[in-house]
Amino acid sequence: MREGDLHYDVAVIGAGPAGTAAALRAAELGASVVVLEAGRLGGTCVNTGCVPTRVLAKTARLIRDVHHASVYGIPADVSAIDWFATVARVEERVEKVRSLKSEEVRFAEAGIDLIHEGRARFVTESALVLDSGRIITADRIIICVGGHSRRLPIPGAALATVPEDVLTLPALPRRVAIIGAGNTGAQLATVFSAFGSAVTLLDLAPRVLMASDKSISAVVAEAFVAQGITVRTGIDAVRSLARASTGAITLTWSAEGSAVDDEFDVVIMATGWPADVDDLGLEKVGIEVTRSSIPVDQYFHTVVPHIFAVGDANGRDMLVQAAQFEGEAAAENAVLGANRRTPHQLLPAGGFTDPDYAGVGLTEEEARERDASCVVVRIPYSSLDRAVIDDRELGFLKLVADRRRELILGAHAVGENAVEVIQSLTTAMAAGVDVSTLANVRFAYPTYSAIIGIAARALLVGAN
Ligand SMILES: Cc1cc2nc3c(=O)[nH]c(=O)nc-3n(C[C@H](O)[C@H](O)[C@H](O)COP(=O)(O)OP(=O)(O)OC[C@H]3O[C@@H](n4cnc5c(N)ncnc54)[C@H](O)[C@@H]3O)c2cc1C
Ligand SMILES: NC(=O)c1ccc[n+]([C@@H]2O[C@H](COP(=O)([O-])OP(=O)(O)OC[C@H]3O[C@@H](n4cnc5c(N)ncnc54)[C@H](O)[C@@H]3O)[C@@H](O)[C@H]2O)c1
Repeated sequence: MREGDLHYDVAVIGAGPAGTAAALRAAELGASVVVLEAGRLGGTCVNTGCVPTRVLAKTARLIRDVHHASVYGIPADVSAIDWFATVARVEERVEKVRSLKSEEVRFAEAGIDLIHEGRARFVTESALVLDSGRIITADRIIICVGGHSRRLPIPGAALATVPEDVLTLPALPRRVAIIGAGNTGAQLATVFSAFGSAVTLLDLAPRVLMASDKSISAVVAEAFVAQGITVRTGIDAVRSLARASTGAITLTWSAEGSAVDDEFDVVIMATGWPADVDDLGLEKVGIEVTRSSIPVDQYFHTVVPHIFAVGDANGRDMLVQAAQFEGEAAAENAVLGANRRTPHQLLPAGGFTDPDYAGVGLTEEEARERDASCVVVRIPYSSLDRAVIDDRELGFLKLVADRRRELILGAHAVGENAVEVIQSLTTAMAAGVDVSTLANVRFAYPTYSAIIGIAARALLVGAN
């Protein structure tokens, strides 16, 4: 080894939620650990993903509430938002969360070396080179490089804005097209619509939020349309972007065999999230990228057994809660030779649209494919006192149970506080609580979580 080159038990590439969790767990288990981070600590989640998006969602909610305030006798008006003040607020909150997480301090306290010398690349199966030229060798390597937005390979794609760059827009767009109605696109549609932009949401998929239970997609799409968002799902293709003589962007797509074009001030591409592997040197170690991510087995091994890939990099459950779990599990598998794997059925996910949506476990479709006799109940928010009190009657909670009405197989909610409602159900599922026990739980009055008790009791009496 050259002077300055270093050797560790475990090298972690990337300090987002996956890398941070992996490094801390490996160090707890007694390994010598290095973290190699090319950018800002915290990764996508804190810097450009969940945290800024959530602040934007809060801003959108404030606007909606102000619009509704006169019903409560509060004369209020939102004429226009101050885009720069909004961006400044987002940045300020992001900084606050970053300082709360204080990865640097936690790494130092755990005896983990953090090296910020640019991007890491494989040179052999056990050696990485940094932009600085320093070589790091390790017995085990955990790839936690996350991903980035996918720009569609179409003419004029460079004119599009990607979600990570939304806060750099010079002004609030009057007309915005969002390509991709997954979690990212749907949340941005809600935000820009609340901010007063005219929003068009486009997707090849037949419905918004394809990963959610179908009934959730239907409610969210209907709400979008009611809010004035133009929803175009099931289109044939997005063809091109071009600069119009007006300075606007002409977006061309095709639907039902015909070409359609329209002008927008901003076009956002929220069309997927490939792993950040372009310059990782995977070809040097024989790892082939499949469907834009690093293939792993259920214990997060790549084809090279001592190299693991977790978080967004393996393309499985692209969520913070998954990244953290996988990071810890891979560290245990790497250091102890353990066989931990992800409990997919217990990973809740959701988003902050209007109304919010969330789910955990099997969708109704997935459960019926396994057993057509599974039992499903759907309780509308309009039957819940708290939702009526708050004037938030849109939405429902759906519970899916096995045919004996014992186990909850899946839970899906759309409506106020849907994510928190689903979190409570996830806790119950993780604890192995059966339906009859859940039906006997007392819920404080008046709460949104009370809908869980109503749904569990309905399951027992056999609605289907
Ligand atoms: C707009 C948006 C909103 C989101 N909202 C939510 C949400 O509300 N809830 C939720 O659960 N999930 C959300 N997500 C998803 C969530 O952000 C990711 O699942 C999570 O950040 C993945 O963590 P990770 O550690 O795998 O990757 P990342 O957080 O992307 O971290 C990867 C790190 O690796 C570093 N890196 C990359 N390559 C190299 C290299 N070669 N050398 C050194 N360092 C490198 C990067 O700089 C980065 O810091 C959102 C995503 C987006 C885009
Ligand atoms: N609240 C959250 O938990 C949250 C928020 C944002 C992102 N995320 C995660 O981050 C990851 C990336 O999310 P995302 O929404 O950016 O990507 P995604 O892959 O989930 O959705 C991309 C959407 O773009 C559509 N699409 C792809 N190519 C297209 C084309 N040529 N024309 C039109 N539409 C096209 C797809 O059909 C899909 O609906 C996901 O795994 C997501 O779960 C989570």
